[in-house]
Amino acid sequence: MISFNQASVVAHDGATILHPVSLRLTEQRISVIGANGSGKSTLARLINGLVEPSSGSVTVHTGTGTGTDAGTGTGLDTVADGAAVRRAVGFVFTDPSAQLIMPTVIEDVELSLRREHRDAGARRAAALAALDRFGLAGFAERSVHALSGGQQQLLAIATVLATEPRILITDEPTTLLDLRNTGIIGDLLLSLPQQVVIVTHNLELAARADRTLVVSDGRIAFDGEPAAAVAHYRERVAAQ
Ligand SMILES: Nc1ncnc2c1ncn2[C@@H]1O[C@H](COP(=O)(O)OP(=O)(O)OP(=O)(O)O)[C@@H](O)[C@H]1O
Repeated sequence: MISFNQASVVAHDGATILHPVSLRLTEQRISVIGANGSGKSTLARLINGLVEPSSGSVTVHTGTGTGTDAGTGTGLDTVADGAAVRRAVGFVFTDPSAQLIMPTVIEDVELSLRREHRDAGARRAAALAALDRFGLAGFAERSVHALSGGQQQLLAIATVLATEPRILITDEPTTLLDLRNTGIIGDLLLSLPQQVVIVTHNLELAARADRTLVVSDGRIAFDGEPAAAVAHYRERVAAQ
């Protein structure tokens, strides 16, 4: 579960990027839609502490009983428990090249597993298993740059999921993908056991979530059933 408690984000120049928002996100699959620059990425980045709230707080409830969550049931605070939150909440960026930095595919997965597996042999075995799960084991020794866009996005998701986060946040995961890979990545994200937050301009994908937030001018303009949220967003755009 993810809680926004009157969380706001104000830029250095004093401009409000996100007005105070309170939300309890308990559904397994949440989509976030809205215009360019409306504040979707900022909302998503608050969840794993990539952006810190200027006021209020954001907490994630992992059920693991660590950090401030221990005994209190109040959840991990994205600022006070930053390290634990980043372990619990995986983040996949739009552009896989932003997070795939090692020479080969397997080395990228191994890098993300460095905390989980100190032993090199165990780390390699776990990395291979993670690649295998996504049909990428055959690419293990390849350069990341020799993968297609869809394969790179799959790999980016695989490297994050290898660490078994409790929550996965994806910021426009299908933007760079063709129709087929959009379908593959969408099906994958929607079938994960984790709680998943998908920021997307793909309204078909957004409509397959359990709950959809429409962000507009730094506020939640609609929060509810996905088909109704998409209709609300379309009406909003048509009215402009
Ligand atoms: N660090 C920052 N300092 C100043 N302004 C910022 C900062 N980060 C984001 N903004 C501004 O806040 C607004 C919201 O940005 P955000 O990236 O959250 O939008 P978005 O809805 O994800 O947009 P897109 O769909 O284009 O990715 C934009 O106007 C952006 O320029």
